[in-house]
Amino acid sequence: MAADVVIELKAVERHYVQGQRKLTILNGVDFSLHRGEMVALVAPSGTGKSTLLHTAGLLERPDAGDVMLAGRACGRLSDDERTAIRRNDIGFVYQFHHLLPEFSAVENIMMPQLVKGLPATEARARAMQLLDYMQIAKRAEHRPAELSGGEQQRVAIARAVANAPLVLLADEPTGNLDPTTASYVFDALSALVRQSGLAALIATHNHELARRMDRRVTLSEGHVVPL
Ligand SMILES: Nc1ncnc2c1ncn2[C@@H]1O[C@H](COP(=O)(O)OP(=O)(O)OP(=O)(O)O)[C@@H](O)[C@H]1O
Repeated sequence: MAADVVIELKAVERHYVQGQRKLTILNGVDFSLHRGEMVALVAPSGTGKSTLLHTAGLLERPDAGDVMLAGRACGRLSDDERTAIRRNDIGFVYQFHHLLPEFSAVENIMMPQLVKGLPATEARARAMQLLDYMQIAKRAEHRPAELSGGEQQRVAIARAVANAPLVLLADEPTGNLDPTTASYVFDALSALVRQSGLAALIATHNHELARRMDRRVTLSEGHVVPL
């Protein structure tokens, strides 16, 4: 395995059973993501983008094959071990921000750090640094309902990287934003990826944003192939 491969899917299969039918969604996916790289996952609805992201992010177990994170095989680890890896090494961003409504922006970004066991002062300092980086430090004390859609997504991105993960997995992170805001949020996201050396796999229907990433892949007959 190349030294800078952060996450590698090896012959990953994922099937769902619906009544009498077996649906094959991932049919032997081989795919690697490298440090500092942003890859767009562009594929029609229902082809398995979320399934791929959930499997890569250890939210779902593959039915066959394995997911290697920094060279470590994760398929046979216990649920607790997988949860610990998810908490420390994997960041998720979804189409809808899923911020905790009763907490402020800065508190939302502190939360994963506190769960990891960091002292509150350290967690707050890191959260403020990230808010500053995302150019929304002035909104630190606002609750999600008091933020615009673009601001909410920037907080969600900051939260996803709060524990300095190895990988960022994003499922339509700009999907509910207007084109100008989407572009602005994407700029902030890509600056963060470049600056931190993260690896990012980003599912998007936005071809303009996909063009701005390092590579584009799609899902075809259960395989990840270049687009
Ligand atoms: N738990 C499940 N049980 C049965 N079928 C499922 C399950 N989860 C997903 N599927 C099916 O697997 C296929 C892939 O779903 P997935 O959500 O990964 O697609 P997607 O490419 O992310 O779609 P979209 O762009 O619409 O979000 C779909 O046909 C879906 O109906």
